[in-house]
Amino acid sequence: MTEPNSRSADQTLAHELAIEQAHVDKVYAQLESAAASARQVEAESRAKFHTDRSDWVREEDGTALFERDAFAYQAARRLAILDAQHEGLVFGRLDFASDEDRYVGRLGVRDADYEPLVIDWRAPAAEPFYRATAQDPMGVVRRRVLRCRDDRVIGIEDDLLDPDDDNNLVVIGEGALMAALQRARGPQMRDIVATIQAEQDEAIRAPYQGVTIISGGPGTGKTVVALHRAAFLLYTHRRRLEQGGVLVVGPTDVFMNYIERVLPGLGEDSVTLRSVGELATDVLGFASQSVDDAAAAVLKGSLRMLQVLRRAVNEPLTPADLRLRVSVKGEILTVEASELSAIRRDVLASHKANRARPAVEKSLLDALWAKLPTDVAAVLDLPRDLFEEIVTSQASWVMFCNAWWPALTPESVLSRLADPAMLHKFAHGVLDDDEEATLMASFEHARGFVPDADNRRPAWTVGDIALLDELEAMIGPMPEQPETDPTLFLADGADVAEVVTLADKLTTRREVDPDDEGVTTFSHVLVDESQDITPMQWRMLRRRGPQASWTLVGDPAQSSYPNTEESRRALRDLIGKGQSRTFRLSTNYRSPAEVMDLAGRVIRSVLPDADLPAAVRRTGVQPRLLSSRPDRLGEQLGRIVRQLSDEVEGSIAVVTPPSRADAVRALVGTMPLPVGVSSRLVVVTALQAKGLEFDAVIVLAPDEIIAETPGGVRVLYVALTRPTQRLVTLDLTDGLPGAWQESLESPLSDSA
Ligand SMILES: Nc1ncnc2c1ncn2[C@@H]1O[C@H](COP(=O)(O)OP(=O)(O)OP(=O)(O)O)[C@@H](O)[C@H]1O
Repeated sequence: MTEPNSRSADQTLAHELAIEQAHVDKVYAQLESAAASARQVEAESRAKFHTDRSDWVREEDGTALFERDAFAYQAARRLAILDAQHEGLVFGRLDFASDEDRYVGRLGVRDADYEPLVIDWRAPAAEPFYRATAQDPMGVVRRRVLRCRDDRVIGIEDDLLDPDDDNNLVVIGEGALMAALQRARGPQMRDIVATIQAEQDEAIRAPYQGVTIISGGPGTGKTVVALHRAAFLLYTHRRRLEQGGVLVVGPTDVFMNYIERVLPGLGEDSVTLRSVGELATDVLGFASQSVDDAAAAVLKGSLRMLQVLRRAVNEPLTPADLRLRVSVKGEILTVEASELSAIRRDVLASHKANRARPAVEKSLLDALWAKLPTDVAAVLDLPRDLFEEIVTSQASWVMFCNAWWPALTPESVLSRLADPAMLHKFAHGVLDDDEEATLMASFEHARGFVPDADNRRPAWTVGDIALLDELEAMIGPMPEQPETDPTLFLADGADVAEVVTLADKLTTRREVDPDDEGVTTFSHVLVDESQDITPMQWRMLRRRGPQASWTLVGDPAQSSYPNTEESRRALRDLIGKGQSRTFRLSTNYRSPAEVMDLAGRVIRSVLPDADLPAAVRRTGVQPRLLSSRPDRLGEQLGRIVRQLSDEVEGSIAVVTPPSRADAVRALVGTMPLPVGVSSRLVVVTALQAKGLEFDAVIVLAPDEIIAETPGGVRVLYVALTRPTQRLVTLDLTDGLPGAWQESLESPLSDSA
């Protein structure tokens, strides 16, 4: 630290704080007056606009006023969005060798002469704040991070980029990054706008077009970088992206809640956040957060389901021997079951089921017309249009069409898979017996499903949502006015009451745009934890961004989906031949080296080439590996939580195998804990812990996490890499180490 000799360190700091405070005051004053003038201009032009609507010259006046003050107006708008909890509107200052200084902040502010007081962090002029290094200082001699509370500057951290510079710059603090990383974690993620690192900045500012892939191990900032990228893209391509929409997709609703404050903290409120289970709400009208067991989740994610679904759509709801019979002027005309099958095949080859009713009726009428003997037609002198009128006005025709070609919903089709005989037929040659049994068990909740007026529905899982969305795309939206004639058609004595009821009782009707089939699409889609997107989910995602550019963020070593080859293929399809670029983030900002070392050994035992990031700090405390008898779990867990609550200031998580989550929640609810600890304590399953972080983490029953989750060891790796300070593992193996600890013998060739 360099200090002018005549001043103490405290005086130097006070002096520098006063300088920065003066600038920050100026920014707030200017912003206030800009906001007031924006409000006034808006009110004035609105008044003009209202009093004389037909006067086009006046109207242009109004627009010009808006344009002139657009900057103030935008600044006022973004200020209103900025989260109240943000840590300072102005957070950085650059001093250049050329004597220029430049302030960087969450939004751009200009003074009355239009000179910049603060530059938006996303503007090209702010780039050196993140990119300048001692090797390539980009003309910068000092980078200063200002720490603010509301509008008060309370701290300064400096970075001298050119130690030989003779500007006698004062240098204060020991680095903003370390200060930021040491802070206790709360329930929600914060932005990192003041401390973005150079390799992260490159990924944030990468071009908009094509596919941008951001990879890196746990804690390297992939999520937070993706969110800053969303804000950057909106700033740089505002018109296109505000109109076309930006979608951020993450694994669970818990995760979406965790990240939801980051974008408002950056002054952006126009991004849509959705968990994978919420992606098809636009067409289905509902979402899911519940998950299947490992085996079912894998099956439902596989592209093999496409054929099973296609067969379920194509299978008629009526008995196989059903025939169509009508009487025309005393002639009985019959279309046989085999002919009906051919018609069904032909129509479905070129139409979606819910769109095909007119084509179906035309083909049936063609078939009936062809059955009319020519001599009879001649005698009757029956033109085609009159023939059609006679046929279509018969009750048996209407009943037949309603039964044979009812309007379908994705739910009614998918619940057919809950019928063992049906599933067996649809899965023939696609799934083996075990897979069929797995799928059967997972759909048991949907057996006998009939939509009712209360909109009760089966307990669909996140895996089912992609299947339902696929079905919606296959069958098309419900026709606007579906046939609702409840009359039953009894073919040759067969009772089809149930199926007709199923078709006719459908109550869920949505307004759909026939062009886009009700799907909400986006211009840019950012997918976090993209390694977990199953091939079926990729298809669901692509329907939300048929023309989109993409940012895909992930780490294969943390994947829950075991069929990595199928996933890779789905991703290759997405990228196609278009532009793509990859960024690798190499530093773990979350977990201490001691934790990363342990987690690294675990993952390398199954994935020798897992990308292990280097941890940026050490705590000097090794993870504690404990074991308990299952019947002493409550007692043991209580003791560990109490100890951790003394050791860390912020959040504590118990990460459990799925089967134990409810029991552990109940246990924790009755645990005697010191005041204030229960609000810092959460219980999450290993899958729910994806993407989250906590100051202290207790990983419960690691062997069970491996056994119960689709990704096995990779999911345990996720759990082990959640803490920012302390890690405790608790085996429930009667005081012995769990089997997972054998992996700790693995060499860690690439030190973490
Ligand atoms: N440049 C930075 N400055 C300050 N904190 C940072 C920086 N980069 C990352 N972090 C912090 O590191 C932690 C991990 O970031 P993040 O959750 O985005 O990582 P990730 O790569 O998505 O992790 P995972 O794959 O394990 O879910 C967060 O607390 C984040 O705020």
